[in-house]
Amino acid sequence: MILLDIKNLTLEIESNGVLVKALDKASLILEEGEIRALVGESGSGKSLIVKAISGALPPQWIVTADRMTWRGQNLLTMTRAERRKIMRRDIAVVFQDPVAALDPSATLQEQLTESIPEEFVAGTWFWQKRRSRLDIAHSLLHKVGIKDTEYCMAHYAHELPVDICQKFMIAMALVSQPTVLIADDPTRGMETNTKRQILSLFKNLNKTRDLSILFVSHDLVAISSMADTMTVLYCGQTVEDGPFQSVRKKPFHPYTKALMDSAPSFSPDLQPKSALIALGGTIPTLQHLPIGCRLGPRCPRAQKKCVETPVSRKINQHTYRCHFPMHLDDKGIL
Ligand SMILES: Nc1ncnc2c1ncn2[C@@H]1O[C@H](COP(=O)(O)OP(=O)(O)OP(=O)(O)O)[C@@H](O)[C@H]1O
Repeated sequence: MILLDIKNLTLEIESNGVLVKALDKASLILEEGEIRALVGESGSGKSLIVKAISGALPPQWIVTADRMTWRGQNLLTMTRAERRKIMRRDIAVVFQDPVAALDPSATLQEQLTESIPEEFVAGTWFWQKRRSRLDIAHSLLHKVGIKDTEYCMAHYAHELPVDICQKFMIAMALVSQPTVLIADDPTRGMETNTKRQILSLFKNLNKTRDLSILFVSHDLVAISSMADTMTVLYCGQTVEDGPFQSVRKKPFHPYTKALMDSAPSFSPDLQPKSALIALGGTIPTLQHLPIGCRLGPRCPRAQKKCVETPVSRKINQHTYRCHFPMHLDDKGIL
């Protein structure tokens, strides 16, 4: 069953007095039980998609889409209260900087126990409810792999290591037993061992709680260890989408290929100390967006036609937007 369905999401924001499309027809689907990776280099608009889903965009920004639904309900036309209810119960978000996302003036115990919804709390009297909240909090922290739960809860976020804070954020996200977890670059800046622990925690949650996960990252190695499907974003445009192995083995879009080539562990034939293959140039700023396919000026396969925006084409479950795809013949046949 499709949980989140976003088709041709466009986000216009004002920059230096002119409206620019920070997202230009971005599309994404999240199905029940899957882990979908949303990838793209820094500034490609991944966090904007997360904010658009969670309804956290400034009201003056113009959001349009052919479709933007949660379990078939239109997210764009629902009231703020309806939207908040979905974000409180069904969709939880974990952000990239756990220390900044937590309240610096409250202990982790205060923050976690207060976020537990009333309907999960047992007991009639306040001391019974207090005990119940504490039991739930300890159990949640155990589930995310925090061993010394007393110690963790007695401290403030800035007093604890970043991996404990990130696990704590995941526990906070699980408090309402959501159906979907959106993790916005949750392992950014973490060292390898800590990153592995967080990633295996996501995998376990996906398996044991059937939690659907939208994993936002530019870390392809992390993604390859867990993603079922993958959506590739470049400069606000969705360029490719499909089952992870299919996209990895035969990327149709030159940007996806360049992204894969830039990760050494994705290039088994790469000789030690040889240069990594990378696209020239950098992602354009919002004030200097190219027309048509936004990869155009950096693309090794670009031709005149690329000044027209390519339409989305699909082969099996694999979608791409490119006039000159790789691995396909002139008629777009594999
Ligand atoms: N509040 C804002 N005001 C103006 N422009 C913004 C704002 N937030 C994001 N942008 C711009 O939108 C574009 C996409 O930003 P976004 O943060 O979604 O990228 P990202 O892919 O999540 O990058 P990263 O991986 O570094 O987090 C960037 O050009 C960014 O400068």
